[in-house]
Amino acid sequence: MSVDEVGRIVMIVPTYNEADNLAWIVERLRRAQPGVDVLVVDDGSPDGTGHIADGLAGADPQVRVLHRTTKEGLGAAYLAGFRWALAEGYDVIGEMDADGSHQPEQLGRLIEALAGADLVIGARWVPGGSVVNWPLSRRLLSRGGNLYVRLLLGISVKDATAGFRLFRRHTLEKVDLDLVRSTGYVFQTDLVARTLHAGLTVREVPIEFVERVRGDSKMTPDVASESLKRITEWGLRERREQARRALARRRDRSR
Ligand SMILES: Nc1nc2c(ncn2[C@@H]2O[C@H](COP(=O)(O)OP(=O)(O)O[C@H]3O[C@H](CO)[C@@H](O)[C@H](O)[C@@H]3O)[C@@H](O)[C@H]2O)c(=O)[nH]1
Repeated sequence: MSVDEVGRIVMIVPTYNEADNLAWIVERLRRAQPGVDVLVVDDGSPDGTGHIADGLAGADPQVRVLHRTTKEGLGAAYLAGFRWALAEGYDVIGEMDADGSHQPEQLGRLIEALAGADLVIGARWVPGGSVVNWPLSRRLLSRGGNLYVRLLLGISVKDATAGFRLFRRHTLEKVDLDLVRSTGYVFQTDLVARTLHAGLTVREVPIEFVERVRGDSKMTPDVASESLKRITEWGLRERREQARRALARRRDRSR
């Protein structure tokens, strides 16, 4: 599928202290996919990222900026971006990091994969996918986290924590965004689980993820522990639900 076939696309780029990366990544994205719009969602970065975003938006009408006053996490920033993009009438709403980990030159692969998919994920942990320059500890955290997600939530998606993705508009409309409570990176897994629960199709395409060379990751122990806590809660709730359904079926049969 090409950009012309899928309709209007916007890539949401959340930023917190990405002054050294933002112009570089937005320019790459605009060059790689001239038909795709960009929304930067900045949480009042103290390093002036918001001013840089305003400069980019002033020079290019296809770049827009949403300024938020406080840092409330990746999930909260994306929720604000999704609501803006839905109100603006976009057909496809995407996610991408600002630090160059997600390569705009690979976005075309995700757009092509929208044929027959409601959510496309640029995945690291599928055949053909890769990660460049991550230490072993971060690889283990990501692979272990994804394994935990698959086991607890009973889903087959291999890279549910990945943040390079495209949602079709109807997917975000069907997933009730008002019910989403995840604020940190677990938001990514939350949205995959909700998409599958809604009976929609998730497709993974391999990407090469490159660790940032400028600035710092915003991954903290709090972000990791929110992920662990929420995935465990959802997994246990799902198990209880399955047990309740099995009991109800047994009762029905014995009547
Ligand atoms: N607005 C806003 N942006 C944020 C916040 N926290 C992080 N970001 C932005 O979100 C992007 C990703 O943050 P990083 O801190 O660079 O993430 P990473 O460690 O490389 O993250 C990897 O793991 C995440 C969780 O699985 C993935 O979501 C991400 O795609 C990537 O694979 C960056 O553009 C960063 O500025 C926040 O509270 N507010």
